[in-house]
Amino acid sequence: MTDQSSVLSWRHYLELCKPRVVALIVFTAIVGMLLAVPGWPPLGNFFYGTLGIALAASSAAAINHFIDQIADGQMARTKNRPLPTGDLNSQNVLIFAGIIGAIAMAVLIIKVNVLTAFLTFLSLIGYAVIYTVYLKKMTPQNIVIGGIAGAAPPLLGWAAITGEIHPHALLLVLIIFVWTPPHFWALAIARREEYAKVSIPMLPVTHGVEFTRLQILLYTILLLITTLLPYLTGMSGLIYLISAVLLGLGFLYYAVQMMRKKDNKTAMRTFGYSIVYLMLIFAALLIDHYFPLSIS
Ligand code: HEM
Ligand SMILES: CC(C)=CCC/C(C)=C/CC/C(C)=C/COP(=O)(O)OP(=O)(O)O
Repeated sequence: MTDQSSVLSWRHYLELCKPRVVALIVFTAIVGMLLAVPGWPPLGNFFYGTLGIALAASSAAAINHFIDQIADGQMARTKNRPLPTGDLNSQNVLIFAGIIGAIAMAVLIIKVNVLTAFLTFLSLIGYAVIYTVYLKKMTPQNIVIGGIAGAAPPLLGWAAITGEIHPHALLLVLIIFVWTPPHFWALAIARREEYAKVSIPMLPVTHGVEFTRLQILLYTILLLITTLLPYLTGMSGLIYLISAVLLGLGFLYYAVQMMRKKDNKTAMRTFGYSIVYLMLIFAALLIDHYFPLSIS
């Protein structure tokens, strides 16, 4: 193999890992770790926990590429992925996913704790097998149920530091769980024809675009209410509350715009905002944790 082709092949393996999605997933896990204790968490658990969760999520993403390769090859958004293009073959992808998945489990079991390894394994199976193999092809509620796996990382992070399942960590999971439908359905509206072409029963395909827009609006309202819970339970303070309300109103603005302007551009803008939203609301949790606003 020439130097150039091996560099290119690394790019393909990186693409298998859905690096931008995994980056945000890992960020939410890190926030879970940092919120779990006052001050700084133990460095070993922090480092190996992050590594294990990142590798497990990457392994799940690679398995998703393997299972979905035929459908991916038929949709414009995904047809240039390394399996449909033939840049990587199925066997190598499976070996890669197996190796990084096994390293993830070993790191979590040996260097972190068994609870985190177990929950991470459940998330991996939840996304790579239960969502990708079954739910995605079976029901328009696919991403709602499958969203549990994508929402788990703050809990994984928290467990990596404390070895326990804390109600506050479950609140963070709930926020991502409620965020997932508006995040994904906004994109699914813009891409509905492609999903219909490959018979994947996403909500805009099975129940129409109008109904999906309404669901996005309702989930966005629910999200705004859910994000008040960290403040109301005393987990977070005013900086978080103000951020959550402003960011939530921003999301609501996009959801309302989608009810008014029925074009794909507005839907894709909402999708883009959903990503910025999640990043910022988790950043706000962090800022609030380390620099709480005290009003005397
Ligand atoms: C079942 C749950 C989820 C579904 C069905 C879903 C679906 C998608 C899809 C189809 C895309 C692709 C957009 C593209 O091709 O550019 C995407 C992008 C993205 N998702 Fe999600 N997502 C889910 C959960 C999550 C979670 C939990 C996170 C992070 C915490 C996340 C973060 C992102 C990010 C950062 C992108 C942009 C990636 C890029 O720019 O390439 N998603 N999502
Ligand atoms: C911690 C751990 C192991 C978590 C795994 C969770 C994980 C990697 C979630 C990713 C969510 C996601 C991008 C779903 C889209 O899949 P899709 O198949 O609907 O989208 P696609 O068409 O872009 O492939």
